[in-house]
Amino acid sequence: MLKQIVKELTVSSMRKFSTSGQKNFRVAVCGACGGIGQPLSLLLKRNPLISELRLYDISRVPGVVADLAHVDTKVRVCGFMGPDEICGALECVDVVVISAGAPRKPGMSRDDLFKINACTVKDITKAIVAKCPKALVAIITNPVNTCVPIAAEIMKNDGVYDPKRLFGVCTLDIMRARTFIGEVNGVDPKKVDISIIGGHSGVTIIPVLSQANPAFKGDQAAIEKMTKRIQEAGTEVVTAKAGVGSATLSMAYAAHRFTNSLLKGLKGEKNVMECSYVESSVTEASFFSTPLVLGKNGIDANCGLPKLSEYEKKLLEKAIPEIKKDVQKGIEFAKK
Ligand SMILES: NC(=O)c1ccc[n+]([C@@H]2O[C@H](COP(=O)([O-])OP(=O)(O)OC[C@H]3O[C@@H](n4cnc5c(N)ncnc54)[C@H](O)[C@@H]3O)[C@@H](O)[C@H]2O)c1
Ligand SMILES: O=C(O)C[C@H](O)C(=O)O
Repeated sequence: MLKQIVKELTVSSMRKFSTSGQKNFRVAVCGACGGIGQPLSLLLKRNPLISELRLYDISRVPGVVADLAHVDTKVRVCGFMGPDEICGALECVDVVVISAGAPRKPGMSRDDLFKINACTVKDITKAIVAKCPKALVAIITNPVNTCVPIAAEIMKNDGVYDPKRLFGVCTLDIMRARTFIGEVNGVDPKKVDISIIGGHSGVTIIPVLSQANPAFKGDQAAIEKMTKRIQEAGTEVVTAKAGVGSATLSMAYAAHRFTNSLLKGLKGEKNVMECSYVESSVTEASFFSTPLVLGKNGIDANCGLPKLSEYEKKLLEKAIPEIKKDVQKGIEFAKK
């Protein structure tokens, strides 16, 4: 019955908004009815680069689709619920955003989510391999440091892996850094330019404060305090939410920014840059986040490591063994 409703909404909305002739993109959100998925889907529904938005989840899809379909934009909204429908959700899409999976509770590390979320990422990646092997894939699900290598390994096993097309989303770390630096420096966060390198958990998050523009105002003690705040910002939200999840609204906003950058790259816009956790030969860790130039095939260029201060070099030394461990865990899981 629910599946019937989803299909009917899909077909009726397809009839309503024909976008033939328009060179816009199909985007799928996996985990679309969750805390991140819903606000992210709302933002994507308003994105003029998108022609069709496919919402996939294991529950609540009809309600979310019915709700979102009433937003007066041309983006078609189609719903798909449960494993039987995942292939329909992913058929011929240009970009897949994965936010499916459990969030942290107070006291948990991101790595504690591995047991629950690794299988989810594995199953979704298998469907991507089957239905949209050329799509750009953006993984939000934690632990990002491990989930991205899992997806890479599964794609490799099936002979469709293109390292230029697989991304771990770390944009929230950048957004937080811009916000916190904006507060300290007394400037509009939008005017703050900062790179964050490494990964997306604790000490693997390395804000390159030495190269922030405008320059970060503060002595070494302030730099260390700010670094720690950025590294622990996710936990700040988990603690404040007191057991009912982690960052959702700010993450949806960040994921929309990242998806929009992928779409701008696909569209051929020049100088589109984002930091993202991708396969990398920049350091000893085989996955690593650095600033990237995005283009029609995903990554156009990896800009490598920014200039680092002595303090940041020490942070890097600490982060690399952690990332290598996280990557190895993903590879071993995918091989099982
Ligand atoms: N990368 C980041 O910066 C970042 C930031 C915040 C949260 N996260 C992570 O994003 C994930 C989602 O967080 P949330 O707050 O939206 O969680 P949530 O529990 O609110 O939503 C998750 C959604 O995934 C769905 N889901 C579960 N298994 C699925 C499957 N096999 N196929 C399809 N859908 C499935 C659930 O039904 C639910 O709707 C978590 O792992 C969280 O840790 C990452
Ligand atoms: O902290 C979390 O568990 C969610 C996310 O990774 C975040 O940085 O907010």
